[in-house]
This record gives sequence, C-alpha cells and structure tokens, in this order.
Amino acid sequence: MNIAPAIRAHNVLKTFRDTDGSRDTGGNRVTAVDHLDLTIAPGEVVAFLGPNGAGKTTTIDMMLGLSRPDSGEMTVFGMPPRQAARAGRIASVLQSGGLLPDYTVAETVRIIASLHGRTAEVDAVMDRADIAHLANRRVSRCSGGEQQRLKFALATLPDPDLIILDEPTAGMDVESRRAFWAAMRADARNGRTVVFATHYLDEADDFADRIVMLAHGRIVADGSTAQIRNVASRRVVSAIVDEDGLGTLGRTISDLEVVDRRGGRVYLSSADSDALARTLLTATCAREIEVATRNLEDAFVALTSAA
Ligand SMILES: Nc1ncnc2c1ncn2[C@@H]1O[C@H](COP(=O)(O)OP(=O)(O)OP(=O)(O)O)[C@@H](O)[C@H]1O
Repeated sequence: MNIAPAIRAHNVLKTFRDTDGSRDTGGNRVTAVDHLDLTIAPGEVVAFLGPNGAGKTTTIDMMLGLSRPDSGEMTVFGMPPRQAARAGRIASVLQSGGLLPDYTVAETVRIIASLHGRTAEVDAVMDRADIAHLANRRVSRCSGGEQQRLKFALATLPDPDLIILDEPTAGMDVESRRAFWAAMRADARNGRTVVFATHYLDEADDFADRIVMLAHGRIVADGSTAQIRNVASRRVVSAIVDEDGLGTLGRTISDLEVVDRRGGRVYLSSADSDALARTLLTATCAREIEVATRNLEDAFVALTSAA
C-alpha cells in the first residue's frame, strides 16, 4: 500500500522582503528557506535543530499552512497543509497566548474536549500530559512549564495525526523541560508524528528519533540521533601545520575536513583519526599534535558554520 508521507517538502523556497528598519532598501530579499527537500514518515519524531534565523519557524509555518512557499511544494499527508489542518489532522503547540487565565486546568480541558466531541478522553489526555494533579488549579497560577503541558494536552484532544511544536520548552527550567518531554513521549508512543523545533541539542538527542539540522535555510545534516552522534563523536586532530603539510595531508586522507583554524592551530577531522594523526606525524612537519573528542556542540557548530 502506498502511504503518503506525513510531511513532504519538495524544493521549497521562501523569501521575505528585507525590512531592517530603514526605508525600502530597493527590494532586497532574505532567503529564509532555501530549496528545502525533506520527507517525514508517519510516526517519526523529528527535531529541527538550528541556530537563530536558521529557518525553523518559517518551515513550520508552511507545514501548518500559515504561509505558502514562493516556489516548490509542501504537502501534509499528501494534501495541501491547509486542507490537512481543516481535516483535523494537524495540531500545533504555540509558544504564547491561547489560554484563559481564570479557568481551572480541568475546565479548560473540558471546554476544548466538548468542542471536539471528545469529553470521554478528558481524563486520559490529562494523565498523559501529566496535568491530572493540577485539575483544580487556575491557569494563571500554573507555571510556564505547566501551561505548556496544558497546551500540549489541548493540542492532542482532537487526536491529530501530526503535532508540530515550535520551541515548546523555551524559557523552561531543566525539570519542567524533562516533564514536558516525558508527557510528549508518552503520547508519541501511540504512533503520532511529532515535529519540533529546538535550540537544545540535548532535547533533540533525548526525544527525537531523527535530527534535521538547519542553517541558513538549508539542511546541513539529517539522520538518526545515533548517526548524528556518530558524526559528533569523531575525533578532531589539531596541530600547528603549514599549507604544504595540509596539501600533503589532503592528498593522503581522502575525507579530510578542516574543521577550524584558531590560535595558529588547524583542527582536522576524518573517519580514521589514527591515520590522520600518523600522516601528520610522519609525512608533514606538523608540531604540537593533539587529539580530542568532538562533542555534539562542536559538531553542530562545525556543520552549521560550514553551510
Ligand atoms: N516576516 C519576516 N520578514 C522578514 N524576514 C523574516 C520574516 N520571518 C523570518 N525572516 C527571516 O528569515 C530567516 C529565518 O527566520 P526563522 O524565524 O524561520 O528562523 P528560526 O530558525 O525559527 O530562528 P529562531 O530560532 O530565532 O526562532 C531569518 O533571517 C529571519 O530574519
């Protein structure tokens, strides 16, 4: 059977007029999403990871049908996003607004449940979002993390096939973040597709099956969390070495990557870091050779700054 992908972006381009506060700059445009190709299968939990301005929100807005690509095509379950949203297949958890402060948590869930004809689900949904113990608390008295869990509960009420979350834990402390993602995980086990944007590497690593790293509107890495960790755990060999030495190295090590140049040192990476270090030592006049493990943060910086 041919099942439509949950999300398919084909050559999606989105630009904006450059409005930097000055008078019209002559029609310069910012490319927010640069010919994006991406397929997400039903049931995947995918993190969009990227620095400020990478294009995460712009991509998410197009997935939700809030804006349209300039060119290319975005589909959700094989249809235009707006149609999928109208059919109740997409829900989103937005960062701010949307809750009535004077209602209790339980009243809020019941009101939205009745709108969707899902009153029988109220208890189960509150349990999954870990807000059952807050049932009688006014929304205005809930912490930011508790309010986000409530919003998440509301988003799951219509039983959508896809949930999209744009930085749902921004501003939360570590404990609240953990509680939020535990609730999300409990829900995703039921086969829902979840796409979330985050700045936090740990969050992506802990809760996603797959990480899509974005920078400058382009995908710079896309893989299972294990694959991304594998790239991240490569060793970096650094040394003081001249351009001749680098040339020799480039001819010997086919996948040589110059990760960084800092403080007179060159930072290098290759799948076989032993061969890299050996060549540096024996075939060049490199000095002060050091080998270090690259952590996820370094890998992220290296991948995104190379884009
Ligand atoms: N309405 C707009 N008008 C002009 N430029 C925009 C608009 N929306 C986004 N941009 C620009 O498009 C680029 C991508 O922005 P986007 O908000 O999608 O990034 P992001 O990855 O979500 O960033 P953040 O992590 O800071 O939320 C940025 O350069 C941004 O300034």
